[in-house]
Amino acid sequence: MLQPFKLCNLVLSRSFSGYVSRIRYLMRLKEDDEACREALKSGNFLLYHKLSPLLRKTSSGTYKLASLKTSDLEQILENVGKDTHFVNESFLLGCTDKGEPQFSLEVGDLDRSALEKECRGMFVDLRKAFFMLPGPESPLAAKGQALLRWHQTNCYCSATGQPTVRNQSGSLRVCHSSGITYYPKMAPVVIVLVSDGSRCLLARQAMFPPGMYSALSGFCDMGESMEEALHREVAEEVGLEVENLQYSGSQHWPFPQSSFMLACHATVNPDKTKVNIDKAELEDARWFTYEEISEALQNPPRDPRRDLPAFWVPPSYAIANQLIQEWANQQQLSRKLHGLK
Ligand SMILES: NC(=O)C1=CN([C@@H]2O[C@H](COP(=O)(O)OP(=O)(O)OC[C@H]3O[C@@H](n4cnc5c(N)ncnc54)[C@H](OP(=O)(O)O)[C@@H]3O)[C@@H](O)[C@H]2O)C=CC1
Ligand SMILES: [Mg+2]
Repeated sequence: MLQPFKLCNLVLSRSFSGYVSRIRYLMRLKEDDEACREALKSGNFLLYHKLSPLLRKTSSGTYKLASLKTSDLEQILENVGKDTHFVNESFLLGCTDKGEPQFSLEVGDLDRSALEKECRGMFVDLRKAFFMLPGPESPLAAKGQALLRWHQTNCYCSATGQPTVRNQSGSLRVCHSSGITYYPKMAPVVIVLVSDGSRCLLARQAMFPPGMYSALSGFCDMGESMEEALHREVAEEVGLEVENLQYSGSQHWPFPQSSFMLACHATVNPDKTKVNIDKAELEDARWFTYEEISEALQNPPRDPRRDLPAFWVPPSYAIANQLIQEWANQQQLSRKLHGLK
């Protein structure tokens, strides 16, 4: 049985009027093509080259997403020989705290190095960009890429084979032949950190970078609840029965297509912890002690391609990391209560 939600304090504590007016503004831009075209004139644009976002180095040597104003973007397009009307092919992402609309634009048909020079930035593969960007910018970079990919792969109606047409904001595509409206989709995925009370269970797929172990995860089947999917995935992948499901949070995940990650904690009976791995899905799954987890959390790899530790966990932008962090905090607390280090 699912425990009560840690309800979204985040949403409730937001400045009500500012938040609501931004959301209402975005609603209007999604529904009203003319208003959205107008908003493009005062927009902030994230550029993607073949789905890699444009990053800029700051004066302090860190990186951030490059956000271009409309006039700057038009100038850059002119300089690389592209019509400024190309700006209209952007997709609405959201708006800043100041109420400025944000858009993403795919510029993969243009010369990459000429653009990088003009923009004083560089296009970086999204997985790598996640290691470089400050935490709050990663979800925006992911959303921009996910929306572009969805439009690129939904140009035709699956019923008629006819082209679909986007609205100005990019919140939907319509097939005028069948009348079907397509909305951007995410596949629901459950992710669960299983604990036996003193250890947690992590697994790795053969395609993971060497040494990385993560929480168990899997796509929900049609018709399943989150709880059913979670019980099934753990049974399928490691042959265990879980109980005491506790919701932790959710996350949009852009790889390889858009997933909606629903993250939970769960426990198993400490007398029934023997794992029986589905080798078709997982390369390995094993129980890790608090000490091993603490060490991994304190020493994350700086670059996913080099100097990888023998054991490490997904980086902080992944919800798996949040689950592992929460488990470690809870272990630390219970150790303190029991007078252990
Ligand atoms: N943010 C985070 O912290 C984490 C995110 N994830 C993400 O969760 C997702 C699911 O994890 P994973 O453990 O691999 O899933 P599963 O355990 O369900 O295993 C993947 C299997 O599902 C199939 N599949 C692929 N796409 C879908 C779909 N849309 N619906 C149903 N089945 C599908 C694959 O088939 P095929 O053989 O054809 O590819 C593959 O056999 C992945 O996208 C992964 O990147 C995972 C862990 C951590
Ligand atoms: Mg899985």
